[in-house]
Amino acid sequence: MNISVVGTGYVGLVTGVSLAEIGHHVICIDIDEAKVEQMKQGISPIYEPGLDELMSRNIEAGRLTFTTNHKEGFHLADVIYIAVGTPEKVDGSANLVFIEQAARDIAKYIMKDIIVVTKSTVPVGTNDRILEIIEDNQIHNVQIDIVANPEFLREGSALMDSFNGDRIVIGANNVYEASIIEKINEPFGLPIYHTDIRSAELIKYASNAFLATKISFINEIAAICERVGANVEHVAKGMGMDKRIGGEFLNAGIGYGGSCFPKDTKALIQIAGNVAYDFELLKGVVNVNQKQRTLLVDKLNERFATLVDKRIAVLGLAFKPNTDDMREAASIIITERLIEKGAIVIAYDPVAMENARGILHADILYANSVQETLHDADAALVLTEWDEIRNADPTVFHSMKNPIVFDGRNCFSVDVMREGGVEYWSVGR
Ligand SMILES: NC(=O)c1ccc[n+]([C@@H]2O[C@H](COP(=O)([O-])OP(=O)(O)OC[C@H]3O[C@@H](n4cnc5c(N)ncnc54)[C@H](O)[C@@H]3O)[C@@H](O)[C@H]2O)c1
Ligand SMILES: O=c1ccn([C@@H]2O[C@H](COP(=O)(O)OP(=O)(O)O[C@H]3O[C@H](CO)[C@@H](O)[C@H](O)[C@H]3O)[C@@H](O)[C@H]2O)c(=O)[nH]1
Repeated sequence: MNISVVGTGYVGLVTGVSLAEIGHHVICIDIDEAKVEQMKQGISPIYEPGLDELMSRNIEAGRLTFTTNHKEGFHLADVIYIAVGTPEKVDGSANLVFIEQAARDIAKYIMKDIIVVTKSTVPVGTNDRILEIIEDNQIHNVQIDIVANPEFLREGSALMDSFNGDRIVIGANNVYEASIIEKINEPFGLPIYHTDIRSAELIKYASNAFLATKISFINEIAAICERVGANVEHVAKGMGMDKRIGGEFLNAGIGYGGSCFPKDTKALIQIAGNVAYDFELLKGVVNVNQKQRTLLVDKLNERFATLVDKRIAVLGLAFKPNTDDMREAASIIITERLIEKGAIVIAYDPVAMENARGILHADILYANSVQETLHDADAALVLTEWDEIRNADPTVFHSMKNPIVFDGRNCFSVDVMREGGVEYWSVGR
C-alpha cells in the first residue's frame, strides 16, 4: 500500500517507520525543512531508542522517503495519515490549526480516491470537521473517506509499543474503509477494535485521562502514607495485585508531565464542558498533579531555612526517561521556583540538555555527569529516573557539601540510602 504521513513528530515519524518496516511504501511530509533534510539522511530529529536504525534500514530498502512538498507527498498515496500536533490552547482546549491546515493541504493536492486516517489526538467531532474541510476545498472530484485511528505509543518506548501495543482502534463510518485500515495493520499482529468515529476519538482521551487519574490517585495515597507512616510502594503493590486494579501506573512521584497527559486531561474537561457536563473527577486529577509538581520545592523549604545561594543539583530534566522531550516536564516549574528563591541550580540530563537549554531559565548551570552535578551541592533533586541515575551508588552523593537527596521518582531504596549515609527524602515512603 502507498501511504503518506503528514507531520513527522514523535507519532508521525514512528508511524511512518513502523508502516515501512511491515512492508508498505511510505512517504513522510513535514513543513520543517531542517527536519526533513536530517531524516533524508537517516537521522532522527528526536531521541527514541532504535529509531535511527529502523529509519536507515527502510530508507535503504526504498520503502521510506521524506519531503516538504505536499503535492509530491500525496501523488501516489492510497491512504493519508494525519499526525500533526494538537497542542493546548490557553483555555485548555485542543488547538486544531495544524489539523485544519493539513486538511486544506489534502484538499488542494489529492487527485484520486483516498482514505484519510487521523492519528493525532483530536476532540470528538474533529474527524467530521476534517472531512468537511477537505470536501469543501477539494479541487478534483474524488471520493474521500475518513477513519479515526488514535495512537497509544509512549515516548521512550515508541517502537516497542507500535509492534507490541495492546490494541489498534479503528473508528469508521463504513465497513469498507475500516477493512482497508485493518489490512494495512494486519502484519503488526495486534488485537484490532472496530468502532464508530466518535467513540474512537473519545477512547483516546478517556484512556489518557484514566491513566492520569491512576497517577494522581496514588500521589494522594502517597501524601497520606507520609502522614500515617505507611509506604506507598507497598500499598501500590498490594493494590495492583488485584487484577481489576492492575499494578501499572501506580508509581508515586512528582506527577505526570509530557506532551499528552497534561494537555489531554484539560482538553477532555473542555470537551465535557462544551456539552454542559462538569467533569469534576478529572478537574481533581489535574489539580492534584499541579500540586505534585512542586512537592520537592516544598520539602526543600521545610528542610532549609532559606534557599538563597544554596547550590541545588538537579538530576534529570526530561519528563520521563529515554526521551529528550521537555514538553511539560516537572523540571521546568521546579527549576524556575528554585531560581526565584535565590538558589544556584546546576542540572544534568543524559540526553535532554540541549532541548532544556532553550526552555529553562538562563541562569541554570549545566554539568556533564551525575558526579559533576553533585560536587559541592547543598542538596540534590532527582526529577527523572534515568538508569544512569537510579543505578548510582549512594557513595556518589558523598561529594556533596552534605549528602541530602530529595527523590521525586522513588529511584532508591530507603534502607540502602540510609545505610549509605545519605539523608534521603522520597515520596510517600
Ligand atoms: N508524542 C506522543 O507520544 C503521542 C502519542 C500518542 C498521540 N499523540 C498525538 O499525536 C499528535 C502528534 O503529536 P507529536 O508529539 O508527534 O507532535 P509533534 O509536535 O512532535 O510533531 C508534529 C509535526 O507536524 C508537523 N506539521 C505541522 N503542520 C504540518 C502540515 N500542515 N504539514 C506537514 N507537517 C506539519 C510539524 O512540523 C511537526 O514536525 C498529537 O495530536 C498528539 O496528541 C502523541
Ligand atoms: O506510574 C506512573 C507512570 C507515569 N508517570 C508519569 O506520567 C507521565 C507520562 O508517562 P508515560 O505515559 O509513560 O509517557 P507518554 O509518552 O506521555 O505516554 C502517554 O501519553 C501518550 C500520548 O497520548 C499515550 O499514547 C500513551 O499511551 C500514554 O502512556 C511521565 O511524566 C511519567 O513520569 C508517573 O508519574 N507515574
